[in-house]
Amino acid sequence: MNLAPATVLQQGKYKINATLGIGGFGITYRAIHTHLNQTVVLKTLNESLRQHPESAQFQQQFIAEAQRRSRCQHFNIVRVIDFFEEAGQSFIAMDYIPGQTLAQIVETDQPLSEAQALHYIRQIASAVSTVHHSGLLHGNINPENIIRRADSHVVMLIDFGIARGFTAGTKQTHTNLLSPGYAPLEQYLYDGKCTPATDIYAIAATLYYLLSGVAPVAAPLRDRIPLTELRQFQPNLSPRIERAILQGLEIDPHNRPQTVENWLTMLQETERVSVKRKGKQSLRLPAPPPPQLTFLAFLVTAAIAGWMGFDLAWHYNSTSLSNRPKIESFPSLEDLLKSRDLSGPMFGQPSVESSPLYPIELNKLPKPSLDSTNIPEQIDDPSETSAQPSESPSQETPAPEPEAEPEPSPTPEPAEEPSESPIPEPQTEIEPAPQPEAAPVPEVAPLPAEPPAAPAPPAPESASAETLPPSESAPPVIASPIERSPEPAIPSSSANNSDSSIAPDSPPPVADPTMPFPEPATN
Ligand SMILES: Nc1ncnc2c1ncn2[C@@H]1O[C@H](COP(=O)(O)OP(=O)(O)OP(=O)(O)O)[C@@H](O)[C@H]1O
Repeated sequence: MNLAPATVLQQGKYKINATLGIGGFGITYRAIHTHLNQTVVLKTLNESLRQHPESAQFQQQFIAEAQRRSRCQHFNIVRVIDFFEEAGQSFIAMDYIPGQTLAQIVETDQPLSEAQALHYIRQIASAVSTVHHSGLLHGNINPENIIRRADSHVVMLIDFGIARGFTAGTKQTHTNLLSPGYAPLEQYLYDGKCTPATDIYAIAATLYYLLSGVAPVAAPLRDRIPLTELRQFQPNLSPRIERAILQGLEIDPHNRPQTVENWLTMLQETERVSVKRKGKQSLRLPAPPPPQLTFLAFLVTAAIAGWMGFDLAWHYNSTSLSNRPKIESFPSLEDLLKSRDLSGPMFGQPSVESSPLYPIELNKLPKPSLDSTNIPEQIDDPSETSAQPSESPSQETPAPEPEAEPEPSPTPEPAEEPSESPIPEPQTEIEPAPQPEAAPVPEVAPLPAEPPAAPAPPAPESASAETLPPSESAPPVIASPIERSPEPAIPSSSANNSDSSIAPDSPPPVADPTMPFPEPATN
């Protein structure tokens, strides 16, 4: 008999909210964990199994299932948080997962894209792998037993109704619990031996459904009714994905991949190929600029560098000539230079802006001496320092070797605060500049440019927000082919588990939390 809403269990610890479903194995309730004020799911054997002559055996299986399920901890497997017996019934309490089943999503939104379907199926495959590594078979994987969490792209395997051990090769006995289209032939046979390949069939069938919107033909009928080609639903489907699905859907279990890892590898190979293809395409995209453009860029850069040097020279001369009457007309640089004593270095302290002048104007001049006794007049001329107190001292302090310059400067030394100054120290850029003869224009032009970036580390073969990280016991995970980057990110694992905080944390996430898909509808 069904428990009515508001029924309390465990002395008020749980309060039934609603019946979520009655299946061939159990009844599922939504309830409130009153102590924690958390929504949970309670599952118990259904009435028919409780009245069954072998009900004691079913009860034992149910308890064993609860114990096994609690061993299967995985980010994409719903957590079992409690087990109790009341009024002769056994109950499993688990996290409530708000969201929609994949069946509901496909029914309302049509088949999924290849990338999206793969993203979901990889999470499930990883979860099933953990089930297998725990010595269990799931036995009932299908789109109705997978819930996509609301507001995320995380999918959860919820139903373990007929999960069982497979160590000795489980024999299927309850064909009424099967999901047509997702159950392989061995599950229909009374003495059919179930192995991990049984679940692989169901995973491949689920992927087939996600991509097509229809379940594969039920296994017992496939000798008469062929599978509809997936390309009819997805014309651009990767051939290898199709191959992986068909291989997983082989009628003879020996012809399927024997482990989830093997099947995942087939998908991964597909992704590697598609990543390589995309990589080749993207390599073609940034074609080198045409020679005219390069020349134009050189001209512009040279003009900017020349202007900067000219501007600096103008500043320099206007400071040193501050006693002269105001210049009416714009003097040429040549005039300015002629009017100055050029025996000393042109600039007190080399800077990015000063260097372009060397090859232009100083080629004919004696090489500037680095001797500190040859310091030009600016520093000795009090009128200059007082006349332009706000000028940057870096241009007025004659320090041929700035690294060794102990003179205090009102401007913080860049070297002392490297983290605050994204611009590299000019000294390192300028050091070769005091050799004017060896500084042809083309070498000076790049100075205004940004410092050379550190060499980027080699990109991983399947770099992406889409990479499926490994779980503790999960198989090698695979990279995602999804590359639509500007999409919303999936919440982190901790955030995803925030709706249930009763049991300890689940293992680390295996799903990439930065999946770029359109935001799913909130339930
Ligand atoms: N942890 C959960 N969080 C949210 N909804 C759930 C959860 N578990 C099951 N449901 C929902 O409850 C309903 C019944 O699900 P469930 O798969 O447990 O039972 P069933 O398939 O009806 O029966 P059986 O277990 O015998 O196959 C479904 O709509 C399912 O989406």
